[in-house]
Formats: sequence, C-alpha cells, structure tokens
Amino acid sequence: MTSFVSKTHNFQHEFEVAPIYSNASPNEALRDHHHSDAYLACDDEIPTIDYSLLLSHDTYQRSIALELLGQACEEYGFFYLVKHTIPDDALKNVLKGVSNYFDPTTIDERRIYSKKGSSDKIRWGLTTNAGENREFLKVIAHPQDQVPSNPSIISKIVEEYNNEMRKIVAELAKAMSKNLGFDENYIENAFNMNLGFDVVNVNVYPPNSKAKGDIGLSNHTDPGFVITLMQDVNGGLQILSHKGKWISVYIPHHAILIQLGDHLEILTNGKYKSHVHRVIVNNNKVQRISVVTLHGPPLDKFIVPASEFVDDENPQNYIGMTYKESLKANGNNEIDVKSSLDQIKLV
Ligand SMILES: O=C(O)CCC(=O)C(=O)O
Ligand SMILES: [Fe+2]
Repeated sequence: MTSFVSKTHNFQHEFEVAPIYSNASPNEALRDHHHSDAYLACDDEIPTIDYSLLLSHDTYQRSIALELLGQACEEYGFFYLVKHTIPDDALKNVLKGVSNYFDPTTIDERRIYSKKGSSDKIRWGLTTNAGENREFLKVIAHPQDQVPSNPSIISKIVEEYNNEMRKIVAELAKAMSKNLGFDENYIENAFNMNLGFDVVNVNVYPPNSKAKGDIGLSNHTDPGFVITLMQDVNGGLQILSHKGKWISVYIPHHAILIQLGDHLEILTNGKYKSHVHRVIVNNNKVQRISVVTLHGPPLDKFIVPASEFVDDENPQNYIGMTYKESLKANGNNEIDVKSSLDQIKLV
C-alpha cells in the first residue's frame, strides 16, 4: 500500500534544505534555535494523496487511492495533494504576482480595500501585534460575476490557478462522496459547488525580525467544503491533529495542502472534521506568502447534517443554516469568511 503514497517523512529533509519557489538560499526561511519554545510543533506525518491515482483508469490503483483519501479525511482532516493538474509555472506565476503586488512601497494602493461596506467583494488588512502579524487580501474568486476586476493580481489568481483548482475540488468531492458511501455527485448536490462561493485569502507574513511576537495567525478553523493552500516557502503553519498534537506543515514540492472545512464537518455530522490551525512566525528568517482558497457552497445554500449521518447513536450535532448566515453569525461580513462553528455546534 505504501507504494501508492509518498509519506511526508521522505519529503521533509528535502524541504528543510530547499524552500519552495524561492530564490532564497537553502534554509533561509527557517532559523536555528534562537526562538522561544512556546509554539513548538512536532514533525508527525501528514498523509499524501496522489491525485493522478484517484483518477486512474486502473480500478485497483483507484480503489487504493480512494481508501487512503478516506483515511486521510476521517483520521486527519487534512492532506498533501501531489501529482495534481496545476502546472508548476502557474503556481510560481501566482506567487510572483502576489509578491510584486505586496511591495511595501505601494501599501497605499492596497489600503483602499480596508474600508468596510456590507457587500464588499474584497478586503485588505495589516495587523502587527502580539496576536497577529500578517498583511492579507481576501477576494471573491467565484462565482465569476462576483470577482472584482481590480486589483489585476486577482484575475491572474482566478485564471491561472483557481479555475483549475475548482476542477480538482470537484474531483475530490466525487471521491469523498464515494468514500462516504454515496454516488459520486452527492457532495456536489449537497453543496451545489458548481455555483459555490470561493474566497481567496492571500497572506503575507513578515520575517520574525519584523514581527511583534510569535504569532502570524492565531488558532482557527475555516468555513466551507475544503480549503486549498499553496505557499512560497515552508515556515510556521501548524495544524492541531486528532491526537491533540500540533503538527508542522512541510508542503512537498509542487503539492497543495487540502484542509477539510467546517461545512463538510456539518454535512457529515462530524464524521469528517475541520481542524484548528495557526501560523507561527517566530522561526522565519524571510517573508512567507500563502494563497489560501476557501471553497464554499453558494451563499443561499442551507447546510445541515445529512440524514444519513444522524441516528439514535449519532444525534444531530449541528444546527442548519445558510452559508451566508454562518459567515455572518459572529458579526462579520461574508468576505471575512470567519468560522462560526462554535455557534453551529449543538454539543
Ligand atoms: O498562511 C497559512 O499558512 C494559513 C492561512 C490560513 O489559515 C487562512 O488564511 O485561513
Ligand atoms: Fe485557515
């Protein structure tokens, strides 16, 4: 079985010495031991799923890949996706575009997106304090008619990256539907992903010399079906595992990190779970960029645990509400895409 899956372990050495998509010299993103131990995480394995095998015409290979995906979803709730269909050049171009766009000398051009209105399609922010050290831009990336025309980096992300990523997410939905015991269109129908509300979060974290404290982004889960993440260098993303341990994320070369979202947890009544994660910058010598997409259902879609996951032994653990209501449950706007799982959970 292991021949079908490349374990994280094998990648780690490679990544510690070779930051991804960066001209930085080896190990530049990771500093040696001059930081506090308050946010240490372990190097436990994160499952790796081979996308090409999930779509393989070889029934046996496909069934093994499906089984591994099922384990990754049920036990972890996050995994690296390798051998996917997005060309490396597309990932690099997006990251280069983001890096140019976040030039410190042009910050005033971005600041205009910090003004808050109830129907914003875009939101910018910069926080430098003990609880968060990050500059970010959140933008609607789907439906297409909701995508703002400016700044131009957004059309680049949507065209070169997110349109292809949406196809991958649709295939993952099919595979997960089968693993959950349904026909392959089950999740697509439950979430209406074809018309889904996607938000791209572009995050830029300062090197630790410019940060106020250890935290890039504090503990949270994310709403939606799945969350896809790519980055320029490894450094600081940690996920709280089912075993209660913080695991350091080291994304293999060309791979994409997939995390299950709150609404898959709700739909499956907790069989699949979203996991708390955070970003710690105390170890980072260089700036780090991540491009994170929250792939959600349409705003008016009502999401409730499916009857198939509810019975006497498994009482309904979450209340139903529309995706929009869930995004607004904590007083945020849709574009903030903040989790409200605490308000949705019944126990
Ligand atoms: O930047 C990262 O690695 C994680 C960012 C994140 O969790 C988010 O944008 O929701
Ligand atoms: Fe997140």
